[in-house]
Amino acid sequence: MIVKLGVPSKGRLMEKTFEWFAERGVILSRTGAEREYSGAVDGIDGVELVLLSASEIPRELAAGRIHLGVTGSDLVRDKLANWDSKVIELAPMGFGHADLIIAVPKAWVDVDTLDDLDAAAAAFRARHGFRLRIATKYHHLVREFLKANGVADYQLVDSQGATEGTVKNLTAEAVADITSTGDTLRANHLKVLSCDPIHRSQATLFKSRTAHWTDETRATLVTLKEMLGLGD
Ligand SMILES: Nc1ncnc2c1ncn2[C@@H]1O[C@H](COP(=O)(O)OP(=O)(O)OP(=O)(O)O)[C@@H](O)[C@H]1O
Ligand SMILES: O=P(O)(O)OC[C@H]1O[C@H](OP(=O)(O)OP(=O)(O)O)[C@H](O)[C@@H]1O
Repeated sequence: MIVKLGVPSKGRLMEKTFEWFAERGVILSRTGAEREYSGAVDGIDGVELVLLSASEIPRELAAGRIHLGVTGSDLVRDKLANWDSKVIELAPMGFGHADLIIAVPKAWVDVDTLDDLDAAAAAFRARHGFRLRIATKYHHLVREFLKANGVADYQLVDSQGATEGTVKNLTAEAVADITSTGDTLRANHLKVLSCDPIHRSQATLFKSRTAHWTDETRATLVTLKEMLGLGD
């Protein structure tokens, strides 16, 4: 049996993940043709690299199809109900930092807090006859957060990309999305509500609680954790 390690298949997350493992003696690489999603692992026996979309890694971990996986902590929390019953956080990796925040148009000078948003949402519904729309791909995290903070008069609209553009395009009044430099928000004339972020995300190494662990894969995991400097 082999330990299957799921890693983002492209972009910054893949490169930084490869660097993070290489600094610890585990050499991950993409093999084959440029667009072929196959990989190799050197420096340790019994580990197979599985290249996947970052947003699919939570589901693959929960289904037990991979033993270990690297993805953003935001994606695990949003995509898995009761995420900590399905996966264990082995290591925050110190890159891929981004905050999940709520932002409204800069021109809304009276809206700075969640209470203001709640009041604005009630006024919006009274005036327009439908609920204020918040565009996001983080449906679960945003719903839970707004419920916990007593904001009810809104509706979520799904946006799988270019979320900050939805306000200008008049398909939403507010957004809930991740930000790192803040450039995209500024460029789209949006401001972040003055409360703690819904979640502070970073790339994290997760272990599946549901994957099948044999004596052999458990022994490989012990060796791997030693190399990665992770205690028990
Ligand atoms: N600008 C950013 N700065 C830092 N981290 C980011 C940024 N944008 C996204 N992330 C993080 O990267 C992860 C998502 O990565 P990515 O967009 O590659 O995944 P994906 O949605 O699976 O992509 P695709 O579906 O196109 O393969 C999330 O955990 C997110 O928090
Ligand atoms: O604060 P910033 O540094 O500007 O980064 C934030 C942007 O990065 C992410 O988008 P991404 O580039 O992943 O594209 P997407 O819109 O297709 O999700 C996120 O959705 C924001 O749009």
